[in-house]
Amino acid sequence: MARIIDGTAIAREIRAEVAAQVAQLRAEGTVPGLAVVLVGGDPASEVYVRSKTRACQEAGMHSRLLQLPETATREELFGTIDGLNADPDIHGVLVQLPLPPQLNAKEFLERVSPAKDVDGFHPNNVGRAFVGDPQGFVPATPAGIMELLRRERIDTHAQHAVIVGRSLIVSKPLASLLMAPGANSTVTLTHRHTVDLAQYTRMADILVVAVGKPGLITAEMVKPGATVIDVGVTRVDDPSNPRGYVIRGDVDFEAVAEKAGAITPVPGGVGPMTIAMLLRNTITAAQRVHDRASRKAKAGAR
Ligand SMILES: Nc1nc2c(c(=O)[nH]1)N[C@@H](CN(C=O)c1ccc(C(=O)N[C@@H](CCC(=O)O)C(=O)O)cc1)CN2
Repeated sequence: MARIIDGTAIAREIRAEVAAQVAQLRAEGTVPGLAVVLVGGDPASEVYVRSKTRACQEAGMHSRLLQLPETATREELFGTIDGLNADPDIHGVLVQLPLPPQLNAKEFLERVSPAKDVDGFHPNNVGRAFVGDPQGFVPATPAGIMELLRRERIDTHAQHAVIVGRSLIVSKPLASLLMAPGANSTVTLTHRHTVDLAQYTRMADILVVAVGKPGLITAEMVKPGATVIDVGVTRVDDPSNPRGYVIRGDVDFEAVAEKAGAITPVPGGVGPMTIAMLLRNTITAAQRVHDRASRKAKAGAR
C-alpha cells in the first residue's frame, strides 16, 4: 500500500511559516496584500477565491476580492487590473481562471504587472522561470508539487518523471522545474495526442497527472513503487452527497494506491498546496517592495 502524501498537513505547515513572515513584515510596517479578481459566478472558482481570501486573512495578510459580472467587458477588466497594478497596498494581483468566453485570458494575464504577478502567468515570469531566474514567480501548483516532493523526501535526481497534460498553469512549468539543476529528473511530457499513453506512464518513477479526466490513470498504467501526483480536481454529480457532487482526481486512487510507492489523494493532496504557495509568492512580492523602500530610505538618510 502506498504512502499517502498529506497535502493538507504540509500546506498547513507552509501557511504557518508564511504567517510568521507576515508578522515580521507587519512589525516593520508592511502589510502584504493580495487582490483576487473573479469574473462571473463559476461555482468552483467561487470556492477557490473564497479559500484564497480566507487563507490570506488567517495568515494576517490583507486581501481584496473584486467581483465583476459574467458580462464584463475587456475594458472593465483592463481597468480593474490597472487600478490594482497602481495600488501600493496590493503586492499580488491575480485573475481567477477560467474567464467567461468573451474574454481572452492571455490579454489579461499580460496586463498584470510582472512584479505583482503572483500566479506567475505573465510571459516575463514564464520566461524567467524557464531560464531558472529566481526573480520570477513560479506558478503555485507546480511550485506546490516540488515542495511536496521535497518535504516528503522523494528523490527526483536521475528519476524519470512523466507528466500527463501540457497546460501553462501546471505541466509546462513543472517540466522545467523537474529538469532544472538540483532536481535533475528526466522529463517526458505527454498530452491528448500521445499515442498509447500507458507505454509512457508505465516508465514513470514520478507520474504527474493534470488533465481533469476522472479515473484516467488505472493501476495497469503505473510502475510498481512509483510516486503518483494527482492534480485533477473534477466535480462529479452525486445526488447522495449533501453537496450534490464529489471531487474526483485523474487517478483511480483505490487501485493505484495498492501499487504505487507514494500517492497524493484528491481532495487533500495538491489542491491545498496551490493556495499555500500563492501566499508564499505574495510574501515574496511584498518583501521585495519592502526591501526596496528600506534601501531607498537608508540612502536618503545618508
Ligand atoms: N488564477 C488562477 N486560476 C486558477 C488556478 C490558479 O492557480 N490561478 N488554479 C486552478 C484553481 N485553483 C486555484 O485557483 C485551485 C484548485 C483546487 C484547489 C483545492 O484546494 N482543491 C481541493 C478541493 C476543493 C473543493 O472541495 O472544491 C483539494 O484538491 O483538496 C485550490 C485551488 C484553476 N484556476
